[in-house]
Amino acid sequence: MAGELESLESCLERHIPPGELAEVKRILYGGEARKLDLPTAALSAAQEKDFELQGYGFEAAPEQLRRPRIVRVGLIQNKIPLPTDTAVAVQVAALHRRIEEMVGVAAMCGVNIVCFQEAWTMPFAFCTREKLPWTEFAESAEDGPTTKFCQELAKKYNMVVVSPILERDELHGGVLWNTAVVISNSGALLGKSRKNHIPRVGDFNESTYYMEGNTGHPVFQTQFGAIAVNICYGRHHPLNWLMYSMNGAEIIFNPSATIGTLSEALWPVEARNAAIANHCFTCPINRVGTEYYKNAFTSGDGGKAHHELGHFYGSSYVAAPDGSRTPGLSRTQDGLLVAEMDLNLCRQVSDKWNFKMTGRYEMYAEKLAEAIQPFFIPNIIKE
Ligand SMILES: NC(=O)NCCC(=O)O
Repeated sequence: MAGELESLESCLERHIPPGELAEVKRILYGGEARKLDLPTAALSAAQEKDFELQGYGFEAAPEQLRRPRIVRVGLIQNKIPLPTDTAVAVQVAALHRRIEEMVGVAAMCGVNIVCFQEAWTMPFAFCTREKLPWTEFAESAEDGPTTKFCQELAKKYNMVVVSPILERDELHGGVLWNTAVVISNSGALLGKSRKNHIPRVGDFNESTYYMEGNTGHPVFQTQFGAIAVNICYGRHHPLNWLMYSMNGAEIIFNPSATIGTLSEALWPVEARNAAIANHCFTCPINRVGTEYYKNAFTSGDGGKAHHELGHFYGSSYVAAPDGSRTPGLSRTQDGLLVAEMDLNLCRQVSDKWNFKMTGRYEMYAEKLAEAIQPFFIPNIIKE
């Protein structure tokens, strides 16, 4: 095969006999997702601006006492448009322009809540372990230029914007955090949610730059539903998802930056399992492309110094509480995934499967409190 595989789905479509394809999709994805009828103008604009546009819908049963709670979310994945050694301000401006055009198309598709990828205003440069110029991409979550830019978008399109950035916290000595800023559709700042789990794996050297988040598991009540943001590596921690769900999240976004050799086999499993286990929708988003750094860096594994972290494989998707999911976006191209969901599905699935009711949280809380003690005695029964 020359180059990267474009997408798993297009490969299945090409090679599975038509008679068996629907059954394969039912087994793999929980059924054939309903394709959304997106406006022709949006499809043409996406084509003209060179990004993939896909739309799918999830159904819920009609209820007698509650009206459907239909919301459209937009997931945006993208490459960095400029080389990593371009001036910082020029790179940020180019990313703002790219996102602005993609959000414009999201608005044409009726998107109510949009989420961008992790650290979307910069290359994912933490692999290098160099501080400059990468730390210069950090901004105030409250009134930095990117938050102001997103507030304008939110107001213009009446859209909630989830903007994951590298945050500089001037209130506390200018320290850095990996933070998602949540902006209401009114343009007001709703708040921020910091990345709880920081990777120490492969070339993901993020712990050199920022600490584990201290904002807990906030849920943001928006006009369109209760949302939360579990940033990237938090995806591997089932309890992290659980705590957002405990606080009432109906949709949990998972803005990420991850590479094929490390995590691609985990990608379709983890967020989808979290949607099932927590009776909510989950939305993992991954960037695309390969980012090149002028100065080579090593991985501490005896291997040669290299200039690239790896191939970011995109494949953003939405998973529903009933275990169904949309196909993924491309592994290589910029894209916008629009998913329409009826949030009533969360309670309907909860009433059916009862994972919250049967959860035995009191038992786990008690035993976890014991297990974290330094002189914990594991409950092992021996002959
Ligand atoms: N950005 C980030 O946390 N990446 C770590 C790798 C992964 O979680 O797949």
